[in-house]
Amino acid sequence: MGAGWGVVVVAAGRGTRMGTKESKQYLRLADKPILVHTLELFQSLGEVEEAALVVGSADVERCRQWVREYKLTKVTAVVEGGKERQHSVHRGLAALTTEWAMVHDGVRPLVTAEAVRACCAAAEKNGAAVLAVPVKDTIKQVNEAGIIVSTPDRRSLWAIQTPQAFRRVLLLKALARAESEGFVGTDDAMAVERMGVQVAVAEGDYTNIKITTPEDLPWAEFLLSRRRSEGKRDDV
Ligand SMILES: Nc1ccn([C@@H]2O[C@H](COP(=O)(O)OP(=O)(O)OP(=O)(O)O)[C@@H](O)[C@H]2O)c(=O)n1
Ligand SMILES: C[C@](O)(CO)[C@H](O)COP(=O)(O)O
Repeated sequence: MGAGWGVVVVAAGRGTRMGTKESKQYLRLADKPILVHTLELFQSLGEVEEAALVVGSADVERCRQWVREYKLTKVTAVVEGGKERQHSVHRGLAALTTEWAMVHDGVRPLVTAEAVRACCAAAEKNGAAVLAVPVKDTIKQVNEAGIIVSTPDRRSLWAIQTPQAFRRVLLLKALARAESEGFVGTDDAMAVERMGVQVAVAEGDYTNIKITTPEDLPWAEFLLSRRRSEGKRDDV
């Protein structure tokens, strides 16, 4: 991974599946908000020059305050998100100036420097790359009546994570086209894939969880305390 990277950290979701009054990115994980853990990892990477933080309109001011309080000097913009994740990504990307850009979920606080670097190195080689892990379960496609219709070969199935890394102009072009055509994807690579551009997969690790539902919180607490006891990630 060379220099010249920017990162969009998206944190403008409502966290409906978590079901808490406070949106999940603002809940505390050990001693800090989940979102701060995430931002601190990118702050600690020498290759990252700037970060755009995307949050809900009501949260812009408190996030600007955290940027100052936690000395997140690489956060150059705190911008309002959009209706869907993809719209939030687009707004954040427009605030960056770097040649290369990653997109990362604010609610994946346990991503490691090693995984980020693997993803970015794959993007520098291929133009676009995502972090992912091979699925461990057998996956079935099931119809609306609850009946199995197929069992895809597990060897070709990967669970997709973030960061997702791209030459910044490529992702900007892909998002602009997706929006003009009314397409909304659940990750960033989808917009690029539909332009016929190849996206590489870099193998990550299973601890880069997305905090989505209540049972993810104690798991994240455990993973963080294990890392700290091993002397890793004292930035978090
Ligand atoms: N309009 C949106 C929707 C999501 N996100 C962000 O995208 C990441 C991944 O989304 P997800 O886990 O689905 O978060 P939520 O949309 O908040 O959760 P839910 O779907 O349960 O409401 C989160 O960091 C979330 O804040 C965003 O920036 N803007
Ligand atoms: C981008 C992503 O993290 C890949 O797993 C994910 O798709 C975003 O959130 P959601 O759970 O699909 O809404």
